Amino acid sequence: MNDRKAALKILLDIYENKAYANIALSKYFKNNSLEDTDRRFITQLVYGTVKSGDTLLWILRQYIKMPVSKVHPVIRTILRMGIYQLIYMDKVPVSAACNESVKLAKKYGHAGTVKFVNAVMRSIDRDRSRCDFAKAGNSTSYTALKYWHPEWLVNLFAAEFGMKQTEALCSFNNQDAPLSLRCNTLKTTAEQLMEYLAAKGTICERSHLCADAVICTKHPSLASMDFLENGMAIVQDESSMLVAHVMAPMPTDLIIDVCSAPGGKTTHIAALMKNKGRVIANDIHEHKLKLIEDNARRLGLDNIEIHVEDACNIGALYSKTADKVLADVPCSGFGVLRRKVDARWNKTKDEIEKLPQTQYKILESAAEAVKTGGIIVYSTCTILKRENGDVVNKFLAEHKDFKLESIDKFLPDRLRGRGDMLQLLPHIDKTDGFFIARMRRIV
Ligand SMILES: C[S@@+](CC[C@H](N)C(=O)[O-])C[C@H]1O[C@@H](n2cnc3c(N)ncnc32)[C@H](O)[C@@H]1O
Repeated sequence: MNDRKAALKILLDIYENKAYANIALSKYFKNNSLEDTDRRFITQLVYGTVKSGDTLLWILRQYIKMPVSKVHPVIRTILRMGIYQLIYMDKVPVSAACNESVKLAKKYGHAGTVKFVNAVMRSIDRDRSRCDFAKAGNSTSYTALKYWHPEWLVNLFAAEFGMKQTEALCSFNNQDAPLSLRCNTLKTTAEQLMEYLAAKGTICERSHLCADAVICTKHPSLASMDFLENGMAIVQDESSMLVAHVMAPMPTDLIIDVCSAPGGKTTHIAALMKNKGRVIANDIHEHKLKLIEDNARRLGLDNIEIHVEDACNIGALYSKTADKVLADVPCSGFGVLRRKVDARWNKTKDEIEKLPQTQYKILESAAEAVKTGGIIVYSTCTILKRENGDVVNKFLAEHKDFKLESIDKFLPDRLRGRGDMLQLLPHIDKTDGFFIARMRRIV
């Protein structure tokens, strides 16, 4: 199958079957053995088309009379892909973007749809002035179209960061994220992992944020390397690795991770405990527990016990027993939009409204499990104050038996002195957006 046909198949799985983009892509790659160049092209085309979402549909609307919803889903997807190549993929010649879209229409449509695809693609190429986003109206619509975000999200970011920063943030969200690996210090060192990766043709460097992290800017297919399977490393963003360091786990600790799947932070904590002590990895979703189990097995960890429970019950179950508790709560995930290409289009305003309440309930219950003198760490991969500082401040106001502690001593120099709670912002820190706060039970 040629690359564009493959991309079409994957995109239809995403649009029509509501598959997650990363899962649809991995499923295709698993079932089809491809050269690295083909994998890269397909990934770029699929991820780019998904990320630019409604902007492509807006462009399409400027060139057709019928409503976009009335275009047959396969033809609509061929056009989305075609427009993405035409407008955003500099390396794809115009002729290839147009001709290949027409070829796909011939394969999956009929004479009428072939003519339609040909006419739309050629007229976009001939008259680009119709795609001028300034025509869309106000500055929010313009920013949303230019930087491929839903308008409600641009409004939300603008209210929090102002429009200038929102543009920088949205632009950063469209960049490709490098592969970030956490070296499994129980099996190897970051230096040895770097040597291994370099020998496989990977371009990588040590992270500036975390000693265990290796950042790969270019790499062959992960399936062609065995370092994940043999437990030398795990895929995890460098900012997320800071959480386990802020927990400062000791080999004698009892630690509860109340929202732990797929186990990135749990396994990091367990490794920092040198595979000693006791880590209780809890999650509400039973089907996700296997992910924690697989990660722990690959990394050679046997100090982790896996439990399924609503985090809101953890306080009652383990009242004042844990040395440290991690509440890495479910969140809007707006710090990781560059990695989750479909997230910005799949989330709804309503669904994120209710998050702070849930997060507060989980934090309150998780804190109940901390023994006197013990620690609770609250973290999210989002950048909204209402899910981060506001939740922690409300908790501190209502629980005088907990005190916020500075986390500076656990952080690299460049992140120190920002106040007691750490908020990493993607467009400023050039990492995933992350929030971390550490509190101690004083009575
Ligand atoms: C941000 S993710 C955790 C990521 C994980 N800590 C890691 O580093 O790999 C949040 C997790 O919370 C779980 N979750 C959501 N609501 C929950 C609840 N009420 N109780 C326990 N877990 C919950 C989700 O299944 C999800 O796996």
